[in-house]
Amino acid sequence: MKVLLIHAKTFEYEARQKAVDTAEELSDSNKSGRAENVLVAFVTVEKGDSSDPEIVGKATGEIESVYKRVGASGVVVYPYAHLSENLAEASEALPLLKSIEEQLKVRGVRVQRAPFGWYKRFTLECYGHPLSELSRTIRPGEKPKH
Ligand SMILES: C[C@@H](O)[C@H](N)C(=O)N[C@H]1[C@@H](O)[C@H](n2cnc3c(N)ncnc32)O[C@@H]1CO
Repeated sequence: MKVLLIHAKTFEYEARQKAVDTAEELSDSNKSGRAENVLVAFVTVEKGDSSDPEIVGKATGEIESVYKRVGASGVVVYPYAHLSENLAEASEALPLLKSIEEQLKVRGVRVQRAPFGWYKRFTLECYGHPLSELSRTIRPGEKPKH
């Protein structure tokens, strides 16, 4: 799993067009989103990630740790198919993305999750402070790397 973490002053997205036939159904709560002082987690799920029962806990831990360090008011979990050439299929990727969203909520983080399988318009204003652009690699059986 590859995660790009951007601390954004403003972030706004809108689903535009289905990219895959496994695209998830849109609802009023996920077809568009907007947040301020938010940590955007662009997440690429890789083949085999689900073989590690700790993968969601590790990913959630990394996101929560940065969220606290930068003092963000919330997190956007943004499915993103561009950070690895070893892409997991939707059947593996979507459940993990939903679990990360749920785990963050359990930890008291205000979370939005952008819809899976859609081309999306987005605007993002990165704060530009030293911790505002980070990335993590989370692999089965390994400690998270950055
Ligand atoms: C396209 C670009 O503008 C948009 N932002 C996009 O990336 N859309 C991706 C993800 O939402 C999702 N998706 C598919 N496979 C994966 C995966 N392994 N991990 C995460 N998301 C995935 O399916 C879409 C098409 O690949």
